[in-house]
Amino acid sequence: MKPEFRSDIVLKDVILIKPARIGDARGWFSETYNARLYAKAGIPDDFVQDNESRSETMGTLRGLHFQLPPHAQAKLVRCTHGRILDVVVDIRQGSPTFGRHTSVELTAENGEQLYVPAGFAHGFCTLEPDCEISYKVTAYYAPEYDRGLAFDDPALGIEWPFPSRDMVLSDRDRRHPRLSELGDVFPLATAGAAR
Ligand SMILES: Cc1cn([C@H]2C[C@H](O)[C@@H](COP(=O)(O)OP(=O)(O)O[C@H]3O[C@H](C)C(=O)[C@H](O)[C@H]3O)O2)c(=O)[nH]c1=O
Repeated sequence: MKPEFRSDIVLKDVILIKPARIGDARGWFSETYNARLYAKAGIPDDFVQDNESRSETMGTLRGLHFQLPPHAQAKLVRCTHGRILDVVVDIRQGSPTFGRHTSVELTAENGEQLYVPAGFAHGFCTLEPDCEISYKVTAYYAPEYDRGLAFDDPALGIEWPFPSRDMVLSDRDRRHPRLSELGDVFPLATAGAAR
């Protein structure tokens, strides 16, 4: 059984993946990443680092984050416990969808994954307590290149599931610049080139 890949979810280059689950009397087995199949589906990236995070309170928001070139990261995100609303914003100058976002519910139950190309800000809000995500990235963590975008920037029009005042965020995530203040961080030509 092969994974299903969908790239018709509003933003070009963002891909939703549904890995196959092979069930039997014990439960199920799933290949959660396969370099050959993902490359054929438009995800040729070499992932160099795997991350996991756990958020204990429903309504925790992490993001919207990105690393600047030359340490920009593409990400392959999945929820391994609970349910999250995963959000990506196109911040590539010159992109026809610059400033637009797409939101996808990723759950441990559905096993779906979101491929976030370099040049997108990424974040999520947890939809229940004790959520965990696991994600692959194509560039090593570079804190001096780690940046953020204001999750509640009205220009983005992201409909988060909880009021901002009720959400749990790091102090840093409450202080990111708005899209209009970001500057030319991702000229379209460089977005895919970084590592
Ligand atoms: C991202 C990262 C962080 N850290 C350290 C830095 C801090 O001491 C601690 C927590 O970092 P931070 O608050 O940036 O973690 P998140 O808010 O979950 O950040 C992530 O949230 C959104 C959803 C993303 O898409 C990014 O991958 C990433 O920025 O882990 C590391 O040691 N390595 C890393 O790769």
